[in-house]
Amino acid sequence: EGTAAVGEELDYTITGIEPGAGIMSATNKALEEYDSLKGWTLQESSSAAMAAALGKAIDKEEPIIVTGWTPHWMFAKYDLKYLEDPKGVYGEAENIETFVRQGLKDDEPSAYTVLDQFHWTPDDMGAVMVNIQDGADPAEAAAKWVEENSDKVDEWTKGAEEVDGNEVNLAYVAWDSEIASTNVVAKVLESIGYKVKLTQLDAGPMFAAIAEGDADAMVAGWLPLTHADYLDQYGDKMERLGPNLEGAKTGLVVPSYVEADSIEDLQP
Ligand SMILES: C[SH](C)CC(=O)O
Repeated sequence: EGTAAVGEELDYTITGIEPGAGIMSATNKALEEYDSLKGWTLQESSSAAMAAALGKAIDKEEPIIVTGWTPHWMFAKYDLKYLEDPKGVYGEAENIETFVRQGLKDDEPSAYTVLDQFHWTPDDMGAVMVNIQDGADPAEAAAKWVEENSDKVDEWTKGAEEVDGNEVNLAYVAWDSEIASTNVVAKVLESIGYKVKLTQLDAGPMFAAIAEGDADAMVAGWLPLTHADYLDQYGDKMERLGPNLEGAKTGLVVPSYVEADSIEDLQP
């Protein structure tokens, strides 16, 4: 059907994720900036609910528009495309960055060393995510990847002294990408003797927890665009260790059978 029908069939609704996610504020900006999205609404839900809605629509070959990102297992599982974003609301390539609480370097130098050296590729992250999506427990999928990639893990732990049960608290948001990365970092810290606690939070509370020292580290900072507001708000109270993954991306994603190719092809 024509792109006009897409909006009608979707009741002019974009399927989103958790309200605090940066991609949600980017999409609210898109709703304002694109005439083709006049009158459209963004449905708040969760990453898991968005993925379930995507799968259901694809099973019935129905149209759907979701707030999507790369790396994500959905691109391995389904034939999807990003809608072009001529106004650049979603920015260009994003990095996922590591942040630690101030003082961690003195308190836990070994954990700091690992977190500072942690760096992997979208394919590495994708392998863990797909394993989890295929039913593996996140900690198991992480342990398997760590075992199979000791060369990379050795680079991350180089120079980090073993510890004896020291505790580290990693904050994260239940985005599929960060469930994978946080569990891998936890396994690597455990391999040098740390007792690791994982604390699941929404995006804002995750940044706040690091800034206030309630959590030690997170590997979930999407920048330069997606989490720019959180960086403005909390950046001076955290230590920014830089990218742990490059070549990430966010935007509006549709099954390839949806006729629209650009956000501007949609109709109000
Ligand atoms: C993994 S999502 C693109 C991150 C966010 O939108 O805050």
